[in-house]
Amino acid sequence: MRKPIVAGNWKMFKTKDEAVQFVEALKAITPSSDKVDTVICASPILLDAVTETAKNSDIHIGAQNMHFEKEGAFTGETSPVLLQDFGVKYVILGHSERREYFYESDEFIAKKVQAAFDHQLTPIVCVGETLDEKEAGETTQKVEGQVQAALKPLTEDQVKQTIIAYEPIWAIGTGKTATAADANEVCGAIRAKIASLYSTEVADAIRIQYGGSVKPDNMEELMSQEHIDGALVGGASLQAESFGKLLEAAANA
Ligand SMILES: O=C[C@H](O)COP(=O)(O)O
Repeated sequence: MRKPIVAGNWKMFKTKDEAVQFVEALKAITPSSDKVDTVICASPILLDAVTETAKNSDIHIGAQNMHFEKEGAFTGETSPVLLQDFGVKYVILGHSERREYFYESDEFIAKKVQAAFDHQLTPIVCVGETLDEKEAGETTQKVEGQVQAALKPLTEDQVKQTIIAYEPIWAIGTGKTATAADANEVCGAIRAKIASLYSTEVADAIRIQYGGSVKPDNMEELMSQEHIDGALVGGASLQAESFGKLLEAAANA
């Protein structure tokens, strides 16, 4: 039985005061970490405030990106060393917005995935197809390729600990959700690919989230699917109340 994991990706939203108020409010309604892993992924400049506010709670803090180098002349970047130093536990890597707007390649993302493990950070690796790729019947091929490339540097034990987030790009922030059955089919294909690359044991252990217009009214159905182990949430993670409902649905799944 895989424990669900629900991560909020705040993207480039929230001031420091708003972030602290959110975490204070969420602390009061976060389900026990026995039932669900709760993660908030904030902008790097908010990480100090949110890790401090989330101390002694069941909320884990994540970053939305990082560089793979420990330090160096990389203006504007955030190192894994710094994330670790701030008490960050998770890092989203390869989000489609990073792949599209910042030209991140599969190879570049794989280096970050390895660097995450080198610094005791759990990577949440995003994969997903565009609408054109979906319509051309290329979804499985696309996500399997992204998964294989991202996991390539890892040991089997590290693969087991990795979180994969399947996020069809056409469903992100659009209000269009993949049907629960379609999302489950793609997550199942990802799991089958991992079984073929590693073993059934690894495939059974790895947690796969769905992301793309997840809301309190579709969460229960998504969580009832065999291969969906949680969600990566954008818009509905911005209010503690709606995010709390998603956590509750995951905890009761
Ligand atoms: O990382 C989260 C995803 O991009 C989903 O965003 P959304 O829930 O606003 O569609």
